[in-house]
Amino acid sequence: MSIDKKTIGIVGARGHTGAELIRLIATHPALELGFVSSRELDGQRVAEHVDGYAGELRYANLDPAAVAAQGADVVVLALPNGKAAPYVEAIDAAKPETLILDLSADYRFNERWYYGLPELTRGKWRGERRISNPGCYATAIQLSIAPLKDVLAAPPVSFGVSGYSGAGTTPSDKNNPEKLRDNLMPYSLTGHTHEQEASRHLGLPVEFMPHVAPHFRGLTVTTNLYLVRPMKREEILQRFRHAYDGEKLVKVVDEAPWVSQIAHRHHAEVGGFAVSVDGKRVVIVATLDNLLKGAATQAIQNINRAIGVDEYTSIPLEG
Ligand SMILES: NC(=O)C1=CN([C@@H]2O[C@H](COP(=O)(O)OP(=O)(O)OC[C@H]3O[C@@H](n4cnc5c(N)ncnc54)[C@H](OP(=O)(O)O)[C@@H]3O)[C@@H](O)[C@H]2O)C=CC1
Ligand SMILES: CC(=O)N[C@@H](CCC(=O)OP(=O)(O)O)C(=O)O
Repeated sequence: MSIDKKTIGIVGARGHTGAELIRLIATHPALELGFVSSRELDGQRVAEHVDGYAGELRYANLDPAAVAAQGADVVVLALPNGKAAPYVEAIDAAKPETLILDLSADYRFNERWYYGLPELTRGKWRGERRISNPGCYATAIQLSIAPLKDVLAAPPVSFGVSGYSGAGTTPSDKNNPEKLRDNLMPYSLTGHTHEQEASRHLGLPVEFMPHVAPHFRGLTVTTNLYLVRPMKREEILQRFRHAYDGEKLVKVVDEAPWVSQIAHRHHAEVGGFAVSVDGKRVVIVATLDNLLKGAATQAIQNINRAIGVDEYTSIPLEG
């Protein structure tokens, strides 16, 4: 029996996350890539830029009206922050039933959009056709804190270190390999969007200090949590094992995970669980590939659920 495929288009397909999405869609049994938009690569064959894609599709430079005119069933917006609204408005006007998934921060604070971090918000989806995909650090922060929300004595403090693919392709100090060589670059040390995002969706204040490092992909978030009562490591570990029991894309591990081992993999790892002598402080370490569980893989999880197929369709799973 052949599956009735949905057409999907990507706006901002030249970028790092766009390329990962193209790879995941190429092997998807229920999605067919209808268009990929890029101004810079207009007219060029996708197969020349993305390994893992062998079709004939070419990039096209599509403005919001042209994107809406494609009439795709699903549209992914993979644009820099602040650019999504004209595309959403054009699709709202032309074909409002379109499933729109936005990878940027633009709708993460909008009540009308479903915030899709499946392991934590799956139960809140009410059939929305507008999905906001979480930020990469914000995903790691929330996965590290959620199972201990009810026993926190103070705002958690998260120290983040990302590979420079997190800074996108628009040239800046944060994706300049020369400036990053032998370096660790702190930035947005208070008030980063992901600090606000994680605080809002966890429902408690989080303090976050991001840094960018010379590696290309993968991030580490190390979180310090003060507890209202002394807890044993085993009790904390049990909470995490219970919270993520059966989750295929969140692995609870004993040791603190290493970022070098998470690149190109689709899941997040949460581990460490170093408890202080008095039992009232625990440090938790999370890693994920910012382009996968931090972006494209999470987007595919959300799209799969919204089109009614198994959440993990086309996502390579490890044992
Ligand atoms: N990189 C990451 O780790 C993560 C990224 N995100 C979010 O996903 C989104 C995409 O990120 P990423 O792939 O890294 O970004 P990139 O900078 O790599 O790509 C941005 C894309 O947008 C297009 N673009 C840029 N400016 C405009 C514009 N003014 N109008 C139309 N198109 C434009 C570019 O193509 P062209 O210039 O050819 O048109 C390019 O395809 C961002 O919002 C980012 O915050 C979320 C989680 C993780
Ligand atoms: C290293 C680096 O610059 N990382 C990006 C975060 C990744 C990202 O793209 O997040 P949003 O989707 O919320 O924009 C940053 O700090 O802005």
